Amino acid sequence: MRGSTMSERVARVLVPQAGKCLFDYRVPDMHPMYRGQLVRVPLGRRRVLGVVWACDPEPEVPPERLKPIAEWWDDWPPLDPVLLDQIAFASDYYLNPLGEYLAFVLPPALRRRKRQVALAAVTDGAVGEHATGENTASQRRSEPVVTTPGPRLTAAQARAYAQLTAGPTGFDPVLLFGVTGSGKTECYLRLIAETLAAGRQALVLVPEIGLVPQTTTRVVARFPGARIGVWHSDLNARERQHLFAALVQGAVDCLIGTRSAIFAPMPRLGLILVDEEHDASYRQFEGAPYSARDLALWRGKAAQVRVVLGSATPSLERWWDSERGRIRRVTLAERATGVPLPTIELLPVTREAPRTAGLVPEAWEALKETLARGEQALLFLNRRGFAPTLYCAHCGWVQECRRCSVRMVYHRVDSRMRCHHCGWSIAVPEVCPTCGNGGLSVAGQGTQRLEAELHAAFADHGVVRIDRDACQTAAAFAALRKTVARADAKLLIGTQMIAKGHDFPALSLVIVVGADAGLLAAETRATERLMQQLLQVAGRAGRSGQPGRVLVQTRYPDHPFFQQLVAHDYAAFANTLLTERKRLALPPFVHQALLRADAPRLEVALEFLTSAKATGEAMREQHAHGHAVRLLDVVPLRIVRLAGRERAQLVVESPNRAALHTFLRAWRERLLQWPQRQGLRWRLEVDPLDA
Ligand SMILES: Nc1ncnc2c1ncn2[C@@H]1O[C@H](COP(=O)(O)OP(=O)(O)OP(=O)(O)O)[C@@H](O)[C@H]1O
Ligand SMILES: [Zn+2]
Repeated sequence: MRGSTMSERVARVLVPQAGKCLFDYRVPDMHPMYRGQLVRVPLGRRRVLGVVWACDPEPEVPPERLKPIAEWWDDWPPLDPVLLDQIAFASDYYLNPLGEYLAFVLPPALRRRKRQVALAAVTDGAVGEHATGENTASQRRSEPVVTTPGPRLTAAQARAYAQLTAGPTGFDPVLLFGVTGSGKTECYLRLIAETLAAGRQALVLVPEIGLVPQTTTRVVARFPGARIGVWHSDLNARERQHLFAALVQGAVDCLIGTRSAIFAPMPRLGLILVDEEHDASYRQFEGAPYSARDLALWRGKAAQVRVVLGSATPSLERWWDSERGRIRRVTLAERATGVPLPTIELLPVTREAPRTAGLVPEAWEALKETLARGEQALLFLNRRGFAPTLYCAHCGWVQECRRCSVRMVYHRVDSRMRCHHCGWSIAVPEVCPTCGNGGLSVAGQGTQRLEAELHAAFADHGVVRIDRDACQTAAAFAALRKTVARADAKLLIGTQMIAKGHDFPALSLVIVVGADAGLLAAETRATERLMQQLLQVAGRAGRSGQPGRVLVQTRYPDHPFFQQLVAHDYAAFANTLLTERKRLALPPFVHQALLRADAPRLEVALEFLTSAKATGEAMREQHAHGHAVRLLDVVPLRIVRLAGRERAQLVVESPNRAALHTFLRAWRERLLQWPQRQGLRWRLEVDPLDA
């Protein structure tokens, strides 16, 4: 302790807000004070909930001029130190204010409530939405967790499980590379069992809210009576607050959640599982940016626990880490049910080929046969709406978004044109606004059109469409998923929403209606994403019973990409891609950051970026490791206008992560000091996905 008398103690408190978020307060005589303690403090005219970030820091003003802490939440345990360090790390790494990461931790409702009320709420036993009826007030459970027996592990699973647990104690990052349907979940359940038996907590991350129920059901069935928490964006205020209170007290044995669950207090953390680790949903770009998958690795290291990243199609970054021995790789090469992986066949599509509802005759026949056998079929089309283009055949006018440089999509369900980028919508125009022609035409195919066309032929089989328009809430999705799992609906039409992670036993045929757009896209990660998507959707077929069949319609059947797809050879694909990335010095062989700017007019954004680049170049010269950093050209984004703002960017990269970060920090400080320009906004993005 610094300072001469007890009465001069100071607490530096972190509050959950953007901008300045650390403030000093006077601490009364002899009051016990710990890092991580919850406190309510006066801030302007408000009183806000925060955490003690540092005890007795060098105060910026004399302690006697500081305000006292308003309310001590002494009956609450402090937040766990690893979580506090994680907040500090995220803020430092993603170059974003600390307080915004604390906002992920503290439920908004709790910030407004009195501490007694809030804590009392915990003792009624609900944890998230899956109340197990247990009293959650006790930290550690006194009784051991009951585990119901699971299926006997297959030989491959047993081998994988032995490898998974053979690593060192403490931090042990493992990539579980298991083909779709290989029974990775069974391995997770065994790992969770072990963790719970040791009296520790397991954190299970899934990429999407839609996957939470399936995972939760399996965990609850395996560990009846265990305190299972569920964390996602659809929890109501009360549920979030209960869950948080339970978590702070260590009264949750296993937490299942989407990406922000990585910010859950887990004082007895013993295991982190990241399912479908390649999934882009683990990244957040809006607001405070982070990658839940990368933070999972960071937290695992800080907490000294095992981290298992599971996927049939790992991200190239993690694949590369496993290739060079940075993380261990455990492989599951066969399906757990003994059914072979589905065969993938390519169906060439030409402009002239006859098609029914967008399907070539072979696909149409296969669909008919599958449904006639009473099995399920899934048509994968990653484009929602009815048709992506509305145009005038007379003058060539095309309906574009007024605010974005993209076409609007025709939605027949409610007869509107929608922008899939900014959400703006208008009624479908009856005549062409330029030439007055009355018969506007549509081109292209979206899920609604496919649904309408197939409904005519297969209405008796139950046709369901599963995309963001059809299920706007988690509950709506859960209900649809149940219908599908029970096989009440036989013909499914879906976007990537249905492609990943789900286990639908009756599904035997998958038709990829169109995937070529992804192959031609310009983004670095487009092919990687497409392969992941196609192998994932293919993986839904034939998971039990008969082997599945996957038909992929494409204009480019000879493309090497499709050859690797047909062979189910993700390892070969990943290695080919790595060789190419290495040659082109692209991630993971270089670390990148992005300076993005937008303004009502493109010139303003370009001008800002050009001077930022000049400043950066000059700083590079002065900098010790500056030579390791490279600033690329200032370029407008492919979709220049978004929601009325025009956008451009500048990539900064380096093979050396530390050099890049040192540069970014200094550069950012300089940019922050620049005068505000009219209507300009900018942000630095570390590890961008689509540079
Ligand atoms: N040891 C086992 N014996 C029998 N069936 C098993 C076994 N392990 C898993 N299964 C079954 O195999 C199917 C696929 O398992 P699971 O859903 O865990 O696969 P996965 O590897 O997670 O697949 P994906 O990557 O596609 O999500 C499930 O229906 C599951 O019940
Ligand atoms: Zn728009």
